[in-house]
Amino acid sequence: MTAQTEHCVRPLLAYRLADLAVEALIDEADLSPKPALVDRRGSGAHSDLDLRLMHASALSLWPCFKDMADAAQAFGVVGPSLREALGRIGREGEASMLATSGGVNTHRGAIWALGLLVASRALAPDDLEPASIAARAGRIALIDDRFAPAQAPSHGQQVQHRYGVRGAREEAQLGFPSVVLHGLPQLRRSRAAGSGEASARLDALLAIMARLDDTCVLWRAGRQGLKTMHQGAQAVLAAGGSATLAGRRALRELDNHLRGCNASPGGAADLLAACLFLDPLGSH
Ligand SMILES: CC(C)(COP(=O)(O)OP(=O)(O)OC[C@H]1O[C@@H](n2cnc3c(N)ncnc32)[C@H](O[C@H]2O[C@H](COP(=O)(O)OP(=O)(O)OP(=O)(O)O)[C@@H](O)[C@H]2O)[C@@H]1O)[C@@H](O)C(=O)NCCC(=O)NCCS
Ligand SMILES: Nc1ncnc2[nH]cnc12
Repeated sequence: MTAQTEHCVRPLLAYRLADLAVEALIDEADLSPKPALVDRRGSGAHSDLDLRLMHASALSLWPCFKDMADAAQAFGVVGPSLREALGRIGREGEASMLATSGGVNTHRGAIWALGLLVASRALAPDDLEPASIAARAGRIALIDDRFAPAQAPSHGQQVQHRYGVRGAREEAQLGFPSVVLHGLPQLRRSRAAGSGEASARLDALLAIMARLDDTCVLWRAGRQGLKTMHQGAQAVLAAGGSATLAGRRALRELDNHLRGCNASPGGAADLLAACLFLDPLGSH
């Protein structure tokens, strides 16, 4: 590539990755019927969120993802300078998300997960292998951000401490096992079995929910809520998945049970968006 073509192609990649990240968030929000989450039917277990707000929040994050891709291309390697730039851009992204949503935490976990994955893809544009993109994102997440401001413990940190579980930080540091080992393989299995695209995506969400220590669920509904989510998601998949009649019945039950205990699997929703971002079929 000549210096001149490189000059033209590099910004295009950042634009494209930001488009893909926002598209993944909008596709996740639109996917229906998701248990206890915001979707086309309504607000799920949330009183302060709706689909319009999820879309507005997703769109507000485009500059954040683009800046993250630009930073990754500018630094060119995994290291503290890139990690600290991503931390700064991520905090600015959170501020614009909160300004758009009127203070509601719509996509904090998604900024983290998709931000790392966008940066990882920008570092190696020819690498389209989800596991290797996720592993490189994990290496970025392992680096300390010296400029992270001291803050009161987050919801995630509080329940991690209380229940001895892993949260969003560790999921990333381990190379997104929920996405690479569970969500994406289920997406492919369901497609191969002839399920429609929406059912395959719902099944991917359920495969994540069946195992994830979702700190949103723990914060809102404790250990019992998490157990309800794990068992209910497994039951839908065991019944044949969301494309079958029995699976749909089990999904409706799970939706009712999670709403009943005010549990929202927001962390699993973010990781579904990460699956859609990494999915080779979606990332044409
Ligand atoms: C490392 C950070 C992700 C911070 O993590 P931490 O756990 O300390 O902070 P939380 O504020 O709790 O946010 C974590 C969010 O991650 C999602 N999540 C939960 N469990 C998991 C999991 N096991 N794996 C992956 N992801 C997970 C989840 O996000 C979704 O839920 C949000 C709503 O949650 P909450 O605020 O609790 O809202 P409610 O339950 O509605 O609260 P109430 O109404 O009841 O009060 C929603 O936003 C979804 O996105 C967790 O919330 C990272 O954010 C960080 O360090 N950032 C600093 C800047 C930085 O370095 N950025 C780098 C950019 S690459
Ligand atoms: N669809 C959704 N509903 C509620 N919280 C979410 N966090 C991320 N996606 C979400």
